[in-house]
Amino acid sequence: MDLILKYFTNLTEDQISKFQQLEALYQDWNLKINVVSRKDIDELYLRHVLHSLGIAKVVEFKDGSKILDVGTGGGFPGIPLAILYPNCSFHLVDSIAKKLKVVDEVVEGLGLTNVKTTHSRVEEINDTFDFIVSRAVAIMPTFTHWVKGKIAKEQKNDLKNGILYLKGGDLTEELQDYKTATIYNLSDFYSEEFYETKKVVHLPLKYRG
Ligand SMILES: C[S@@+](CC[C@H](N)C(=O)[O-])C[C@H]1O[C@@H](n2cnc3c(N)ncnc32)[C@H](O)[C@@H]1O
Repeated sequence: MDLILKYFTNLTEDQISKFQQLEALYQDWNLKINVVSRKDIDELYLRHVLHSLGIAKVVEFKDGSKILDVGTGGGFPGIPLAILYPNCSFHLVDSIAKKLKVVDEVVEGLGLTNVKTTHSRVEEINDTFDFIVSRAVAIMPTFTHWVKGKIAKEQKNDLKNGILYLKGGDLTEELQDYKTATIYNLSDFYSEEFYETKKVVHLPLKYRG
């Protein structure tokens, strides 16, 4: 938890309390339904919470922004971002029901009112968003295909509407056809070794009305 306070210094009491509660909620629910590996649960804040919040180091979502988290699994990056941005709305989607059960329990346990969850493949979601966030779900060509038509027309944030994807390693090949993509190194923001190779990829996408 100290890690979160180290990198996010303006949190309210309510946000601090919610981030603190994550540990017990995930420990409890992960015993019943395994969505996070045992090793990772011991390092929940380093590997999941702080990683998810890496997106907030790249763009500060304006109030009223709508964000879709594709393949949220146990709620990452959606839940930490929803705590950080209580005035933005988050739609967390996953095609596996038991994972969303954990997400729903965590959302209820925290009393988060800005999170909606849907059990479906993302292709079935019929809505538009300022940003589509994700981690560890699909390679970029597949992902862009899935989310086509889900980007809002009006830009209200400093970054253009589009995808914000948490990725690792060498992305040269995967992103060679995406000339408009910008890669942000999380090691520029976080000093922990875990972040040496971690990145946020921003890919602006056009509204297709
Ligand atoms: C490796 S997990 C990553 C979970 C989470 N994003 C994280 O980083 O901890 C990938 C998740 O994507 C989901 N998924 C894969 N394809 C999907 C699709 N087309 N629509 C919705 N969810 C999908 C899977 O069910 C799985 O929960």
